[in-house]
Amino acid sequence: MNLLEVKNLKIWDVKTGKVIIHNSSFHLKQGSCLAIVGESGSGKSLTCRAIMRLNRSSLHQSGEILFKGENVNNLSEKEMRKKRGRSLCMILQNGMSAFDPSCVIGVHLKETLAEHFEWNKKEIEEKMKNAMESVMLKNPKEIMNKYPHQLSGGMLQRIMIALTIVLEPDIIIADEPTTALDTITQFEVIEQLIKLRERMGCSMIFISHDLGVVRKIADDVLVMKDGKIIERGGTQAIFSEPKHEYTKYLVTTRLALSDNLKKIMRGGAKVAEG
Ligand SMILES: Nc1ncnc2c1ncn2[C@@H]1O[C@H](COP(=O)(O)OP(=O)(O)OP(=O)(O)O)[C@@H](O)[C@H]1O
Repeated sequence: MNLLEVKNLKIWDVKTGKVIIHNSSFHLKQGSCLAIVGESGSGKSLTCRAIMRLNRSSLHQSGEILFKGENVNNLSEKEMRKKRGRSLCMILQNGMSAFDPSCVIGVHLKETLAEHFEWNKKEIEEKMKNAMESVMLKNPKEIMNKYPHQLSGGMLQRIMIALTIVLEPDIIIADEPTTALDTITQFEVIEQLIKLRERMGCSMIFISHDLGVVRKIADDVLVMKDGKIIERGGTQAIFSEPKHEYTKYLVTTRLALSDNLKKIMRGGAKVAEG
C-alpha cells in the first residue's frame, strides 16, 4: 500500500515565476525507505518541505500530495499543524535550527508532545527519558535542562531522533540528517536511524549526498536533477545498473567518497581500540 502518493507536484517562485520543481510524481510504500539523491540545488529539500507544507509563502505548489489518500494540499494550516509531528515528522540537517534557542531542551520537547498527546508532565518526562536512553544519550535529565547551544550537533540530532521515537509518526522525513556532523558522529546517528526504522517499522524519506548510507538504508531511490526526477528504481538496481548518465556519474563519484569515509571510520576505530 502507498502511504504517500505525490502526483504532478510543481513548485514555483511567485516573485520571479521560475518553476523550481517540474511535475514530480512518486510514492512511498508503507514501511519502506525512499531515498532522494541529486546534486545541491536539484530540489530535494523543497520537495520534502512541500510534503510538510513548510516552504516559504513566496513558493507556491500545485498537484496532489496524498497522505493515506487525503490531499494535504487542501488542508487548512490548523489541520496541517496536527499532521506535522504526529503523522509526518521531519529530522532536519541542523539540530540547532530545529530547537528553540530561547528555552531549555526539555521545555521544547514537553511543548511539542503536549500539542499531540494528553500526557501529563510526568508521563512526558518518563517517555522522553526512555527514548533518550535508547539513542545512547546518557543523563537525559541533565540534557533536558540545557539550552541547544550547550549541546553538540550529534546530541541534538539524537534528541530529535528520540523525540521522533516518542511521536511515532507514520512518515519520517530525514533531510541530510548528518551533514552538519563530524565523521564518527555521522556514523553513530545513521546507526540510530536504522535502529529507529527497525523498531518502529515506519516509512521514511531520506535525503542524502552519501550514497554509501543510501545503499545501506533505502529500499528505493529517486534521482533528481534541476528540479526533475531523472531516474528511479529499487536501490539494488540503481547502484548496479544505473541507466541515466547522471546517475552513473553520481554512483561512481559518490560511492568513491563513501569508501573514503569507510577507510577513515576503520582508521578511527583502530585509534579508539589502540
Ligand atoms: N525560498 C526560495 N525561493 C526561491 N528559490 C529557492 C528557495 N529555496 C530554494 N530555492 C531554489 O530551489 C532550488 C532547489 O533547492 P533545494 O534546497 O530543494 O535543493 P537541494 O537539492 O535540497 O539542495 P541541497 O542538497 O544543497 O540541500 C535551488 O536552485 C534553490 O536555489
